[in-house]
Amino acid sequence: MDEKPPHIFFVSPQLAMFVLSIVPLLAVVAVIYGRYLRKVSMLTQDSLAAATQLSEERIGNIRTVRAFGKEMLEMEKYDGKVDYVLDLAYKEAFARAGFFGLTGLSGNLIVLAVLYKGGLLTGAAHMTVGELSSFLMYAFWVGISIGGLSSFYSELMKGFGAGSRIWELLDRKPLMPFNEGLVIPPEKFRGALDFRDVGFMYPSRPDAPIFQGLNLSVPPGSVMAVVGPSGSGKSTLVSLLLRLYDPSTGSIHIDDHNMQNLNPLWLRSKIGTVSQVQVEVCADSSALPFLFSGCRNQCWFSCSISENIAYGAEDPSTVTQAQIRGQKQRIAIARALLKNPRILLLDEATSALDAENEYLVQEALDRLMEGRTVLIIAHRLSTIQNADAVAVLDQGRVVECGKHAQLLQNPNGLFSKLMEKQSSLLRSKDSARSAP
Ligand SMILES: Nc1ncnc2c1ncn2[C@@H]1O[C@H](COP(=O)(O)OP(=O)(O)OP(=O)(O)O)[C@@H](O)[C@H]1O
Repeated sequence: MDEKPPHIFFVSPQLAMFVLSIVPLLAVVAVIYGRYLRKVSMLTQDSLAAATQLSEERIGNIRTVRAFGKEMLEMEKYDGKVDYVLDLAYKEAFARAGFFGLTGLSGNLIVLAVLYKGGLLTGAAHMTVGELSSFLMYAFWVGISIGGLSSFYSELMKGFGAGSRIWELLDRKPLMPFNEGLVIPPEKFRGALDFRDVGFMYPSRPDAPIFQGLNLSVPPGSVMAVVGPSGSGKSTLVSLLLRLYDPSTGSIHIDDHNMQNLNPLWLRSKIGTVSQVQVEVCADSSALPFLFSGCRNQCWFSCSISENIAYGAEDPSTVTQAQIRGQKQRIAIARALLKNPRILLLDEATSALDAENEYLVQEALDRLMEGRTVLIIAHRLSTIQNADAVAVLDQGRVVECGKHAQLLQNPNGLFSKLMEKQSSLLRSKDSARSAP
């Protein structure tokens, strides 16, 4: 027999309507609850992220925190952030408890109401005891389904709330392409650099322009030394050439091609960088204890190199940081040499190495620079003297540009002043060294 079981409405339409009258009310509550849970879940993710960011930053910079005696303040700040996350977790727990309590209560009320109303209907002979029993079974299953549905709905809303940040990130369009654009054929690639009326401000500080109408040409195969007061934007020039940022106005041309039309991945493969800041920062953090695993990981390459360099010594404990730094620098240069880039961006160290290491590093650098277009943030007088041209940066533009000797002819120029300042600094260092 292919007989379908009787529908809940066929058993007793009157009782079915009575039982299902609870559904619209539950639906309204579910919508309000769902919205609330979504909001709380989103807030929880945000505040958790803020707490993690705070702890990462402060632990990463524990030396600064310690140096300023701000441990208690930072701990209070972190406590505040974690307490807020806890508050949100309480709110979520209360909302869940309320919702599940309500759905559970409605299920039980439905069964009780069916027993009461069904008893009345049975007593008035409108319904048989068998019909009431089967109706109770149906009502029971409806109750269980509502329970399951509310639990699923609850998790779904929580997921929507937490996922909205991820979707926001997934939907973000990169400001610059990753691996698209023009590639200059190797036989045509010469490596000429040309900044044309470049204006730039960092996205995080749109009110502080770094460059305004900056013009600078570096012919292919020549060495351009860039000097300027601290904060004049020397490192920013390097960031722009690596296309970590795009100019806000004007353009940068490489062999007469606007850089924005070139494939950034290809371009970076043609640019070698030797940054001494990186080497020094890592040399410093290699002295940190193992406890700061994140910091050690960041500098894993340099740390393991420094350990390896020291390992070669007869007594590694006698190896000084200055010796390691001279060797590390040469490894960085060797790496750039193997890349064989057409364009080379160098950031010279401000701290002086000892004479022997300075000679070795300079020799390796000279070899590296041969036949390439070089932009060097120069601090050593020898580099400035040997460069084909020197560009002096100040107030967001190139204020002087020419050969070293040529620039020195203007005693009131910024270059002459910078050189005078540097030589008086060197003189005072020398006299401090020779003092008993
Ligand atoms: N990522 C960044 N976001 C916002 N501002 C920045 C950023 N990097 C640098 N700056 C600011 O841009 C200005 C120029 O910095 P830059 O490092 O290019 O100067 P610099 O001439 O290389 O300085 P120094 O000789 O001290 O290294 C500074 O005021 C600096 O605070």
